[in-house]
Amino acid sequence: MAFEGLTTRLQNVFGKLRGKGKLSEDDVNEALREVRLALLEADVNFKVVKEFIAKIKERAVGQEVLKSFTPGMVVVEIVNKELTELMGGTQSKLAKANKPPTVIMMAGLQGAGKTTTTGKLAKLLQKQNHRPLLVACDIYRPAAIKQLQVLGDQIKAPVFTMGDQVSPVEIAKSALAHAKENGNDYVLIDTAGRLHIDEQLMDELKQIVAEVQPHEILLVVDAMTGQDAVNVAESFHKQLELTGVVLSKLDGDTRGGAAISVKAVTGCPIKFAALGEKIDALEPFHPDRMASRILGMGDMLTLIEKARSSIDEEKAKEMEKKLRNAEFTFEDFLEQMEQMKKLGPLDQLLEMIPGMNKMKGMKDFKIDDKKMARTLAIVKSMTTEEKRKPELLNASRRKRIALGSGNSIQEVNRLIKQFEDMRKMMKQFSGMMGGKGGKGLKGKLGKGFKFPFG
Ligand SMILES: Nc1nc2c(ncn2[C@@H]2O[C@H](COP(=O)(O)OP(=O)(O)OP(=O)(O)O)[C@@H](O)[C@H]2O)c(=O)[nH]1
Repeated sequence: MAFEGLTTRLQNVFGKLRGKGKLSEDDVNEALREVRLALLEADVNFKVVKEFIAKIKERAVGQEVLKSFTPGMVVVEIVNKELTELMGGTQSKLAKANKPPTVIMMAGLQGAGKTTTTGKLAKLLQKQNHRPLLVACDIYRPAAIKQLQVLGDQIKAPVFTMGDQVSPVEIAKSALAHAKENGNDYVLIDTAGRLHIDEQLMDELKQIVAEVQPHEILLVVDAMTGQDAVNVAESFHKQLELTGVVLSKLDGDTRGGAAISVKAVTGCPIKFAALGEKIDALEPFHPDRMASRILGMGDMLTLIEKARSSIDEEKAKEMEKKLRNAEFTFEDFLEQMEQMKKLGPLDQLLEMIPGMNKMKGMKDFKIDDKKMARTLAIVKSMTTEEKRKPELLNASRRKRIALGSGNSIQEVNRLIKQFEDMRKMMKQFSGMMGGKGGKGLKGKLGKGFKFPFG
């Protein structure tokens, strides 16, 4: 998949960050030096890299590393946010004509994937119950008209052609009339590609624009060409005022640079990304999803988000102390259960932590959400004293609790056993978290990471 090189490099950078308290300038500088190299290697425009790094630095230095976080997590979060912004922030949707049809002109250099993308876009629109008309305005490449017709047949979309003896402007104009008559609500104009940007090509495109006033002018650029794609986009944008860019061949061996720099350099949003040759391999471009894909840390980001929204720092500190002193009680257990409920299913959460699912004993430590309510009923039937001192729970007390909570004694016994196991497990966790570096969880998450609920 694309971005692999970039992803690996970034992950290495963030894994190296250490320390607690506030992020120091030295730490941040060191990490950012690597991020900078990773981005340059991925063929991101150097000016974009420079500004990006400056922004991250401004955000990161002095940031508090909260108890449940590692420095790496803090930086990942900032980088992710800025990367999303860099690529346009929010998803840019296609413009829509007040009065149909919506006219979309497709432009691009030869071989960029323009004709293929036109077919893919038509397919995407069909899926949304639209009735696109494909228009063959590339009269210079003999096979271009045929190629569009084949694509049209494949998706059962009408293709408007007037052969190769009529001017593209004339064809576009007639196509519009045809669409109005036939109830096509989108008109996709496939224009001619050239090997290089030349005046003649631009003039022709400008004439089509003047004649049919497209609502969208989309430029298809080949993501594999990296900065060249960005330069092409810049030249086209200057002449044609593009409304959006489509990145093709993002599935290939791209280094990702184009996806990152296009918006920053041209000011023009990426609206779609093509990820393969197949007709349905076109997706709306989501800057946030792309950012987390580039970082390769989607799960980690979800975890950070959840931790941010539901973990009470003070409580986490208190719990940690109790765990260390083996003072964890059923009262705390209840409280932790409440916290967990806010976070979502426990096993799902554990799966998000790298290395966690591979840990010994983890398989037996699954909590069934449905059983949770019964478990809570047992704990709630205990007296305050029993909750605080589980060792008081002798046979007669267990019997009373079973009756009070509507469970069998076996179930009460099982829970108490589970509780003891959990206590042991959590002690183990806290040992691992504070222990020496390099192994398992700690190696993955960094020194400062604390298990969110223990
Ligand atoms: N892997 C991959 N290949 C693609 C993608 N999009 C297009 N291609 C391939 O790129 C080649 C060129 O695509 P075309 O659509 O013919 O290119 P074009 O820009 O229309 O070319 P001209 O009509 O000559 O201007 C074809 O072999 C496509 O199958 C993509 O997203 N991924």
